[in-house]
Amino acid sequence: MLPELRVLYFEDLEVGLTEILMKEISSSDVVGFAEITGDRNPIHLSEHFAARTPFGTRIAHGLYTAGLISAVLGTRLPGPGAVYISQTLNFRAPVRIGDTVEVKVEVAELIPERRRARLKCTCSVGAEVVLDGEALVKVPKKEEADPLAMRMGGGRPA
Ligand SMILES: C/C=C/C(=O)SCCNC(=O)CCNC(=O)[C@H](O)C(C)(C)COP(=O)(O)OP(=O)(O)OC[C@H]1O[C@@H](n2cnc3c(N)ncnc32)[C@H](O)[C@@H]1OP(=O)(O)O
Repeated sequence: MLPELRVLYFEDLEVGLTEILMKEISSSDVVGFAEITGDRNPIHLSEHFAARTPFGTRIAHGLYTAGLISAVLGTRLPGPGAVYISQTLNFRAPVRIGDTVEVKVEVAELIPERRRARLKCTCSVGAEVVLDGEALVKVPKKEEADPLAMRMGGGRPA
């Protein structure tokens, strides 16, 4: 099930705030990612081909796993309205079909002058880190997101 959307404005953020998403990687996810991006590398799509690689079996596209970080940023922390500025990625180990990836995003630094948040991102399968990196996002302030509600006495949009 997809996580419920949650809006956090820049003022709601603090260093250490963390969100976790779990996702089991299915064959249809990988095939779907290949279709929408055009990346039909057989290491992702062909068991026959992948059997002859060091991984021995099909692996997920690295940017599909990275996309799960975007899902956390865009739906939960900070949530709707957050805009990606940059993302570093280190692919440390493969993700195989059937693996459950834990995606952890943690606020590492807040830059109030430019309403930027730097977030530490870690994807793991069991105890193994498969991907890590850092995201920089621009986060709306409450007054920008809903100026009318703010003038009427504050509070979040329904
Ligand atoms: C959760 C996921 C969401 C998404 O996936 S959203 C889709 C992906 N993201 C985007 O499409 C965003 C595209 N980029 C932009 O629209 C703009 O970019 C921003 C709104 C992110 C930033 O604009 P502003 O806040 O107005 O900053 P500035 O005043 O234009 O620039 C300030 C300094 O920052 C540098 N800069 C801006 N964006 C980037 C970037 N993405 N990467 C590297 N540097 C950037 C500029 O050059 C400049 O620098 P200097 O002060 O030296 O002139």
